[in-house]
Order: sequence, then structure tokens, then C-alpha cells
Amino acid sequence: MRSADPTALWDTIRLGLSKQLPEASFKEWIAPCAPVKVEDGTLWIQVPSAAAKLWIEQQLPEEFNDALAQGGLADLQLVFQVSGVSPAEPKAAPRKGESGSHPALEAPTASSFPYLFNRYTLDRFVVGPGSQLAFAAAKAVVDSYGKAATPLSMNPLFIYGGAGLGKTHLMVGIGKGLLARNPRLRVAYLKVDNFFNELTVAIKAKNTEPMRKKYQQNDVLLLDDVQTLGKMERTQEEIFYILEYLLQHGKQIVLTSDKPPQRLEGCHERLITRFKWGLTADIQPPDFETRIAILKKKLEDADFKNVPPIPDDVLTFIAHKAKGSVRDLEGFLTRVIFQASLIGIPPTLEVAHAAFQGQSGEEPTAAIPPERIYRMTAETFNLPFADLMKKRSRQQAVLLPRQVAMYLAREIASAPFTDIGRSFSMHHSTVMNAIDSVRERMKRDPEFHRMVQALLNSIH
Ligand SMILES: Nc1ncnc2c1ncn2[C@@H]1O[C@H](COP(=O)(O)OP(=O)(O)OP(=O)(O)O)[C@@H](O)[C@H]1O
Repeated sequence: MRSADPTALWDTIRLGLSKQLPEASFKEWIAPCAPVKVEDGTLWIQVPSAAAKLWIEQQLPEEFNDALAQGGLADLQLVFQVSGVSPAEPKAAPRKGESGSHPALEAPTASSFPYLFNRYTLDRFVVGPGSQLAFAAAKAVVDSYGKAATPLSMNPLFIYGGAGLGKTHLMVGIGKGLLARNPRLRVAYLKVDNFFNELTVAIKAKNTEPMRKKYQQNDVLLLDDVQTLGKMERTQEEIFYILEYLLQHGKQIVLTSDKPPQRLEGCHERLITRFKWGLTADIQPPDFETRIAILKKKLEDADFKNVPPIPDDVLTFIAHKAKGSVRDLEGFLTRVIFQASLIGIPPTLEVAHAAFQGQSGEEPTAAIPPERIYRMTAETFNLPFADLMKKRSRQQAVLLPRQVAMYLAREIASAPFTDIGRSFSMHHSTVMNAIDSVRERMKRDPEFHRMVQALLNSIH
């Protein structure tokens, strides 16, 4: 039986968090929290400010979920309550199965997800050129589920990409989308690490059969972070049997990983073969426009409703500085809001600069000079630099590299259109058209998208 003592429960969660978070983060965000009460499977936790609540809910959902899972508290719901705000007020306790601000997508069911994953719905996922295929596949899994013509090739759906790019969000979004259509579906979300821990306990008790059965009963299995399977021999074996069974019974499987199946080290070939059976879709970092769209979408969240409007120049600054993971992008936005609220001023560009320094511990990095970008582009396309830059060159072989170079100058160095135009002896409207055509092609042509992204990464 689980303890009903809020302090004991909070201690377990704190312990799990202390193992995952850097000491400074733990001190800043977790130490000031205090347990309040346990009621109907929900632990109420007091946080010192609305901004701290925002930070915890936006930035630490996975850490909390892991801490709960590792403490054997996977079904405990958490509610963060700001000191001085009565618990009965503004949002009622989101109990298991209760929906957040998008009720249509958060079906009440025994399979519902942790409260902290409320935001992970498909309608809140912003699609960009780098995530088009993965998103289309996610939607297709939801739309075609249970239909006679379910494309076999979508099962399993294997989503891979770098850290913080939205793999878990998409995966959970699939689960929620399916549950919204059929609340009776049994959907299990599971991180490989947590499966490993559960299995270790079962092995010690010499009783692994119930666990295997439990997972084989699902209609949909969402398995997160399969790259960690590497050295887990026994876990691989168990997962293999579970997947095999589910696939044979036509159940849907979604997997995420930071690398494609063929690059999973230490994984048995038979498991890799299963992973590759269906569709493999990657997620690449969002481009500048998508980053802006993500920030704007984020600000529509109910959690941000009392936040003062963020000026466009601040959003542009944030989107230029946080180019990799979306988690960092969101973290930066939240930090700007947090710092502004601490000082009690609107979130201006100065606050954003200060937040950036606070976060990175350094001055904003000097922009990469556009000329370096042009040189590297020429090199990649095997062109002499002078040819790339040649005035009014209409040579077909040079057109595309020039367009790519302009796109990268804008994307990486935020170079003004007029400056780029000057470098290539072009009117700035021609530069804008060239950059648009690169963006368009990136959306249409995954190969081209990969090539440009690789070049972008190498310049960074
Ligand atoms: N395209 C997107 N649109 C909206 N939000 C996004 C998008 N991509 C990521 N996010 C948000 O970024 C955060 C990190 O995403 P998520 O946890 O899904 O990343 P991940 O790829 O699973 O990372 P990791 O591999 O580190 O677990 C979440 O808050 C998620 O909602």
C-alpha cells in the first residue's frame, strides 16, 4: 500500500529528482517546494510563485514522471499550487483522467497520461520542415487506427531525432489522439529505463510473467528512449517478446530514439529488424520560422495567460539564440518571463539579454560572419568561392548553392536581406525570394532538407 503521508511521498519524489537534476536546478526549483496534502490519488505541492509553477510544469515534466516511476508512484497525480492561492481555486485538481485545457484531446480513461504531459497533444505540436514526415505519420497512425485499411507500414512507427526535439510530445500526442477517439483503448506509455527498473524488481521476485502479460494486454504501446536498450540484455529480451506479441495481434507500437534503428548499439539484430518493420521518421531541429511559431503557440497555453505580452523583437532574439532543442527554446522563453516577473517589469529585450547571459553564463555569442557561411557553402558544393559570389552569375550549377548560402546567412547569422543582397549583388527582394524557395524545397524534399541541415550544423 502506498503511503498517504504527503511528506513521505514528497521525499520519495525529491530523492528521484535529486538524482536527475543538477544541484543548482534542484536548489532553485525543487528545494523551495513543500507538500500540502494527498487526496484522491493526487499530491498537492506548494510552490513559491506562479513563475516557479510555470517553470516546473513547462521544463520538468519528464524529470517528475521519472521520479514518480522510479519511486513506484507512477499513478500518483501532482498538482502545483502557488503559495497563498486557495487549492479550490483557479484550476481544480487535475485528477487522473481529467482533461486540461483541450478536453477533446485528453480523454478520461484508465490509460491517461501524467498530468504533466497534458500539453503533449498533436494540435499543440508545431510542424516545420524538419518534422513534417514524423508529424504526418503520427496523424496517420491516429486517423487510420482500427480501420480495415490500416497501413501496415506504420507499425511500428519509429521516431528518432536529437534531444528535446519533440519525440515524446509526438508519441504522447498519438496516444492521446487515439484515446480521444476511443477512450476504452488501453494505451501504455513507457520509458525503457523505467521498464528496466520494473523488470529488475520482477526478476528479483522471480516473477516476470505478470509484467509481460500486463504489457501484452495493451492496444497501443508507446516506448520512449529505446536507444538506452544497449546493454540491457534481459530487457531487450522481454521487450522483444512483448513487441512480437503485440505486432502479431495487430496492436500499434510507437518507439522513439535518438538514433535510427540501424545505429542502435548493443541491440540484438532481431529487435532492430522489428523496429525497422514499419515506418522510420526523423525529426530535425526547427528552422527559424518554426521556432517563432513554437514560441507563439506556447504563449497560447493556459499557463501563460497571465503573462504580459512578449514583444516580437524579444521572440526574435530568443529564436535566434536557441537554435537546437525545443526544450531549450521553451526554457529560454520561460526564463525571460520568470526574470521579468522577479524584477516586476515587462519582458523586454534587455531582460532577454540578461536571461541569456544567466542561462549560458556568457555574453551573447558573436554572430558567425556571413562570409564564413558563404565559404563553407561553396566548399560543400565543390565550387570555387569566387564563382559562388560572382556578380549576376546565372550559371545553373551556381544558382542553388547561392540560394542555400543566402538561406544560411539569414538562418545562422540573422543577416539583413539588404546585406546579403549586397554580397551577391542582388536586390533584397530577390534574396527574399531565393530564401523562400529554399524553405519551400526543404518542406518538399527530405533529402535536400537533410543536406541543408547538415551544412547548417557543420557551420555551427
Ligand atoms: N514541434 C513542436 N511544437 C511544439 N512543442 C514542441 C515541439 N517540439 C518539441 N516541443 C516541446 O519541447 C519540449 C521537449 O520535447 P520532447 O520532450 O518531446 O523532446 P524529446 O525529443 O522527446 O527529447 P528527449 O530525447 O530529450 O527526451 C516539450 O515541452 C515539447 O512540448
